[in-house]
Amino acid sequence: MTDKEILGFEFILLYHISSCTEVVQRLRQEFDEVLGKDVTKAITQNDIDKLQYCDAVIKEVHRHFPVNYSLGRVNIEKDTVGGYIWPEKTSFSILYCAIMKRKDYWTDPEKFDPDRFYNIDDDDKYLLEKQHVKNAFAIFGGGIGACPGRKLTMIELKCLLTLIYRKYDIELADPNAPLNYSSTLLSVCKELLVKVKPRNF
Ligand code: HEM
Repeated sequence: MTDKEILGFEFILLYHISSCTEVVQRLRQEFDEVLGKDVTKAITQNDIDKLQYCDAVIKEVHRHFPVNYSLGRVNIEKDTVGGYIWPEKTSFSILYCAIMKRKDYWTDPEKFDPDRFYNIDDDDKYLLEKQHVKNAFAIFGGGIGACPGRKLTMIELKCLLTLIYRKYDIELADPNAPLNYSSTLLSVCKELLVKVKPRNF
């Protein structure tokens, strides 16, 4: 793919997953447990609901690399925010890419670790995540303007990862190359070079 084309969040997801062998192994283990080894078996909604590690991987990639990094809001009446009084109709930009890296909300926030979204109530490691701070994880926005496509997005991304990783081995062409992306209103991957091989069972 060339940098003239826009590559979506799916490629950002592939980049992060392919950078971490343990994540690929655990994803495949979950796919094999939930779906079995028959790669032609159709995926059902029940299967999708059981893919909890896959869910955690998608969320952790979003946390590190939100597609749109801020949310806009306008207040309808005078309000106090951050210790300042703001008149009505002030435009606010909520920089939630920063909220998703706050040290008081996230344990070791710079670390890429899907386990912070996976079975945390059974784990002593992610104490901050256990607080479930409201709006600390707002990749799909919140309130009445929240993204109506959020459930569809999670279903699509889980199906995509299932279809790819059950059948193929994806290897980054250069494991040391940083993600080639651009970020304006939306963050997009500009180019991702990978080697694709049939999965070695
Ligand atoms: C990775 C995928 C996606 C992300 C990260 C995302 C994120 C967002 C965010 C942050 C908002 C603003 C929410 C707010 O202001 O509180 C939004 C709004 C919206 N999204 Fe998504 N979205 C995604 C996929 C989709 C899909 C697949 C659809 C449709 C099928 C969709 C439809 C919409 C619509 C219609 C709105 C405007 C809602 C309104 O203003 O009332 N989105 N999305």
